[in-house]
Amino acid sequence: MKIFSSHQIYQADKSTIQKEQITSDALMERAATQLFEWMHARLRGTQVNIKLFCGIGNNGGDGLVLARKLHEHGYSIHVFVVNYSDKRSEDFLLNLERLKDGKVWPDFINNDSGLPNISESDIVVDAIFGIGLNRVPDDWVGNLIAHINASNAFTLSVDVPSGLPVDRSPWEPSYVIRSSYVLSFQLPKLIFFLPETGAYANQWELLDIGLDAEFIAKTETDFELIGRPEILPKYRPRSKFSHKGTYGHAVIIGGSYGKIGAVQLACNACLSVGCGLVTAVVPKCGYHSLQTAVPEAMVLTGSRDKIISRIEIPFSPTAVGIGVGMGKDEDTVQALAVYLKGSGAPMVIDADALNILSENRDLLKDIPEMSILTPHPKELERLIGPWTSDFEMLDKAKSFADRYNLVVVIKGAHTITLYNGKGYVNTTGNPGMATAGSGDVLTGMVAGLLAQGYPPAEAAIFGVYLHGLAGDIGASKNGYEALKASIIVDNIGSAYSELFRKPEAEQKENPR
Ligand SMILES: NC(=O)C1=CN([C@@H]2O[C@H](COP(=O)(O)OP(=O)(O)OC[C@H]3O[C@@H](n4cnc5c(N)ncnc54)[C@H](OP(=O)(O)O)[C@@H]3O)[C@@H](O)[C@H]2O)[C@@H](O)CC1
Ligand SMILES: [K+]
Repeated sequence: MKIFSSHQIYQADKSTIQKEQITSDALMERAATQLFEWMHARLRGTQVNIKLFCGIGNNGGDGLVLARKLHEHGYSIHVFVVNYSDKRSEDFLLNLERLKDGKVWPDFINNDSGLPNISESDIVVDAIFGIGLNRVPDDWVGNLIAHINASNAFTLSVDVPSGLPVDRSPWEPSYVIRSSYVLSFQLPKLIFFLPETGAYANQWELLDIGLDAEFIAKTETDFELIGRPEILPKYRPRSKFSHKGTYGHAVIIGGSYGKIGAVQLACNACLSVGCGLVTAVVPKCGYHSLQTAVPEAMVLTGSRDKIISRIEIPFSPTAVGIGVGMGKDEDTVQALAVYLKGSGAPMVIDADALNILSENRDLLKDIPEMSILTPHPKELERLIGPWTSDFEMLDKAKSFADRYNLVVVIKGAHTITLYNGKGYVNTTGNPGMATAGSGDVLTGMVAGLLAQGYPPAEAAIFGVYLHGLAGDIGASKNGYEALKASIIVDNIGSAYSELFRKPEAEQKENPR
């Protein structure tokens, strides 16, 4: 699903109005009807106090239409117009009149008004600012927002939490509504997925308001949300007349004394994702444990016992995963430097290999093009330097990926894969996956997909999705706390099955 910028949302709005030959207030009516139906389906006439805070633009207009409909259905409402500007939108004014026609008289809040009473048991509808916010709210508006937050009332935001700009980080965090729930119109907003801004919109849902489908389909966006519909076409089916050689030979390079488990996890993940053959390259101390723990894998060791000091592979691997548990010994740095120069295989670079690159920046130019880097935010910061906002982080990471022609996977609650100027935002995964070895599993999975011939960006996007899905299935059986990395590996098979599970309705109609 595409993630539009605010500019693109306005264009979609315009295109819909033109194509359907409707007025803009008809689209507002349609949008607010969806809001009303959502609330009505849940409240079913419950007599709770609903306090609607409406700005003077179209977000406020949505709030006014919602107020009218709630009133018509007998709900107990109180409407406040947050009068932050004289430039009221036409559709706001039109709906203000319609509301008054229905004998609802809003209270106007100005910069010299007191703060209204809000009790914890009220429902607040937040329709102060929508995607039109383009500067920091005035202090009195910000204070009203902070007052709403302090009330602890259930706060339902229309389209976006008020005070949260859609294309940058907030000017003043305390002037942003902390929504209990956001009902956003049709298209997901990037701010829902970034660590800095996602907290304001912990729970959200999209309401389909029938925006021009053709316009949406043809518009190129900088970001895309990756769900099942985007993943399924990327899957590469296995053919009946295949053999293990068909599915590649991956090499996992890593491990050091006390950290051989990382390689074990990566090898298991690599095999479970469908790779034909897997060889581990580890220091001598890892030989026996790996041969025992992963009998399917072959093991090569160098001359040193506790660290990797040379990487010599007597065949051409189809894909390489490098860095897990590897450490940063001076000899390991040398081994990596030599290996990077000589290797042409598609590569997943993780963990200590990333840290070595950050500390030896002259090696960056030797990374084979189209390699996949999988940093968590700290590793990313070491690579690209600090940032002051998530938006700046994305810009810097994109430039880095473009400069070296790489795929960069920024791990997090919503892992974002950057490639060729575009960001792919993952939707699977859960907090239980913030656990030791989870990243090693991802490295093994992506290397295994690369080895099977998935193009690098597809291997990254598909692998990240499947890893999250395996984690979700693992969490459904074990809970978040008990979810260990090996459980993620154990559920890779179920994750594949889940991908191809038919929706229930379809299953009933067509049981086979
Ligand atoms: N296609 C869709 O999805 C549909 C969208 N719809 C709805 O429209 C909403 C967008 O409405 P909107 O364009 O009128 O902007 P909104 O956010 O209400 O702000 C109002 C104005 O405030 C101003 N302003 C900005 N910052 C400010 C500040 N700090 N302090 C003071 N003033 C400030 C700024 O005007 P300016 O002063 O810059 O000229 C801005 O124009 C959208 O979120 C959704 O709810 C649906 O109705 C139908 C389908
Ligand atoms: K809002």
